[in-house]
Amino acid sequence: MTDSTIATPAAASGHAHLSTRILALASMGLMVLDHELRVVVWNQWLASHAGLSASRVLGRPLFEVFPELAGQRLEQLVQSAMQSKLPQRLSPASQRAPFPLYASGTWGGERIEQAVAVTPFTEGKQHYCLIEVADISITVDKEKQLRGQAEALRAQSYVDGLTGIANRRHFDVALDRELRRAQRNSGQLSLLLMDIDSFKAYNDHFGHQQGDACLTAVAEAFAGMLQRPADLAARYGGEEFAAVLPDTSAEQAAQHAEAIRARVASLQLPHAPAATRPYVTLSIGVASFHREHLSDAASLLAAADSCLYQAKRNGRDRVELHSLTPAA
Ligand SMILES: Nc1nc2c(ncn2[C@@H]2O[C@H](COP(=O)(O)OP(=O)(O)OP(=O)(O)O)[C@@H](O)[C@H]2O)c(=O)[nH]1
Repeated sequence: MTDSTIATPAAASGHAHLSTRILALASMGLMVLDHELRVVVWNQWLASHAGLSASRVLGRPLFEVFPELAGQRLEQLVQSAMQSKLPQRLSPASQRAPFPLYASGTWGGERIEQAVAVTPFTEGKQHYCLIEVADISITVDKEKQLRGQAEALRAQSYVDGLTGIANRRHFDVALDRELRRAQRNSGQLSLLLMDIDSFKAYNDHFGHQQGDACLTAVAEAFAGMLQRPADLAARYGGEEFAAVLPDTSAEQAAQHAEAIRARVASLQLPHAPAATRPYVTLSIGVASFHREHLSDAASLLAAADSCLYQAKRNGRDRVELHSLTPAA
């Protein structure tokens, strides 16, 4: 404890020594300004975190001690507290580190993040203002860490654990978002649903583990075919994949689908003897947004699914495009 940390009006009670001791022990910054904004109390915590002893600060106007604060939000708050006689707070969101305060012994490093409370009060006939400065660096760091973790979790919850492409949840969100956009704008949006042919036979022949490796290779090849940033390649479930293609007409989508089909076939991943082709292939159903007939996710998915089924029935390793004119 140092007596120089405090310059109080004459002690009013027999416990004045306690106040002095408390000021010296407090693990936060405590200062008092008089009505001319001169520093009349400057506690030990402030001395050690600002690198300014009480003897260099007491009796001087705060905004002369810290010229960088003049005209800033803190000065406005102090003035407003003194005038309105109402407490004020400087939110860390508006200014994270107003005072040049540093962890003890690290001046010149990064400033301590601060929460500042300004409380006006009257003692006798004199007006004063208490300024409390709390070090919230740890809380801010924890918040940053938690935000980072939340971000990572959110990202993970949108990624398929096996293949690394978007998962079904991500697909649902993207399809909804793009459907709303299509409703508002160009009205062009296509959907591809694709399924690895005879995949049960693949698993039965090569085993589930190699089945997983096959799914990953197909997902990588398929996702690599989508070039536009707004396109989304997703694992729809099991051995099914899906693509959301914004601003893409039915014809363009059919071309994309054909290119994807050809790309996967070109990998020449050996298939099981019981499969219809010697290599792993995809069947693909294509459906496109139509303002009157296919305007919501359920109908678009049902249309793409029925095309996929059609592709399977027509021999697999092919693309079928949804047509709005029913066959005669
Ligand atoms: N290895 C592996 N297999 C999966 C996974 N998800 C689904 N499958 C398998 O994929 C196979 C899908 O089989 P079916 O739905 O009968 O279809 P298919 O054999 O591909 O036949 P078609 O679709 O008619 O060409 C099943 O054997 C599932 O067990 C997975 O994550 N890993």
